[in-house]
Amino acid sequence: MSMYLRIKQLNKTYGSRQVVSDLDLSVREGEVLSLLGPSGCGKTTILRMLAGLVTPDSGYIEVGDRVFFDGKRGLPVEERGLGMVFQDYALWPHMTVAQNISFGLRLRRMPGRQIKERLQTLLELVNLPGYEQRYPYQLSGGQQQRVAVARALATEPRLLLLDEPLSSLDAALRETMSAELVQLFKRLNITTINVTHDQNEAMTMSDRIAVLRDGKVQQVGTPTELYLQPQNAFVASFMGQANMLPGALVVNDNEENGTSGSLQLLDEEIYLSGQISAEARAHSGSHNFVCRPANITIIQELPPAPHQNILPGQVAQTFFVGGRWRTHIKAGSQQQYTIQAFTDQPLQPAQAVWLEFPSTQSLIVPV
Ligand SMILES: Nc1ncnc2c1ncn2[C@@H]1O[C@H](COP(=O)(O)OP(=O)(O)OP(=O)(O)O)[C@@H](O)[C@H]1O
Repeated sequence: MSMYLRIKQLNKTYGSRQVVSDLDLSVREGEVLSLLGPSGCGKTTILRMLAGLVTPDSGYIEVGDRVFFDGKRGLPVEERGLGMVFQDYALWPHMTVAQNISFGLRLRRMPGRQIKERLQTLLELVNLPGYEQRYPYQLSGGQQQRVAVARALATEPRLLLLDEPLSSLDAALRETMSAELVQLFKRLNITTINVTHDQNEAMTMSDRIAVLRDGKVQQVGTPTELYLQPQNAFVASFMGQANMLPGALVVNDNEENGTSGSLQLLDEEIYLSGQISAEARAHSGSHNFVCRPANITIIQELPPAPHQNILPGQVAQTFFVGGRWRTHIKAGSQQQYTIQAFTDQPLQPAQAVWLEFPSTQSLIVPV
């Protein structure tokens, strides 16, 4: 499928600090792509370069058949035809919902009757018919966000830029809103770039996610790809909870071309085996053994030898998390690792247990 948005070798520095490094990214028409990463990793800067609010140092941006930035010059913001919902781009408090949404249409001198029609369509799209005459202070946080989305969609942009649009909402509302928004974007087939530091939001909203760290893309993929096949420890820990055990990769001759490998735990005589990618195998630095809490089995009585992928431990703490207990276990000969796993029943603090890491659901990734 052809790509609608293409970013090539984009760079931006502030002073001596490289905020975005050699960014390559392609987005298909109608796709929702999230930029996910910790605070300061450059997400907003990328979005602002797309919007034309920040000039890149170098690189290339193309949207549809239009060049937004050619390495030197950029298309002015108003000619990019974008819809934007930014954190610091709130509704105008002195304007009604109708005035907020239709502002851009008035600027374009659309005839009044057409504006009215468009307004009704937009209010229906965001599920707010009948709210025309309200002022922002008379709306809930979620309703305000929906008005902001309607305002961004008013001029029928083909590319929508969202910068943490749901960050001011509480967790429950954020989940409903993100599900609603993604339905809407799919219905309109609008290409969307969404900036977030919230992994859950990125997972519910996105077709694909680009995980960023220090201005560099770590991995781009669907939520399931990133969760099941993270390329490194950073992506693994950023996409859902993950237990990480550091160690040294051991490659046996007969495994050299296989998909599984084993890792010798740091300061231990214990070897754990898991899935490993060819790139991870080629990595010469240190590795982590990764296993998600839900994939670990806690054994209360030591099964007969041989013990494969089993680590002894001692229960530290248990927390009831609704339906099951999240259990923290100190593991390793010095009990130096804290492992999280789930149990159906509460275990006793200080109780001896054994942790089993199924090798098909464990990974070995570069640190
Ligand atoms: N105008 C500016 N001048 C100097 N430094 C800047 C400027 N804008 C951003 N930065 C720096 O660039 C880095 C990346 O900022 P950016 O806002 O893109 O990060 P972010 O990933 O969006 O973070 P957050 O999630 O906190 O918004 C930060 O270290 C920030 O301090």
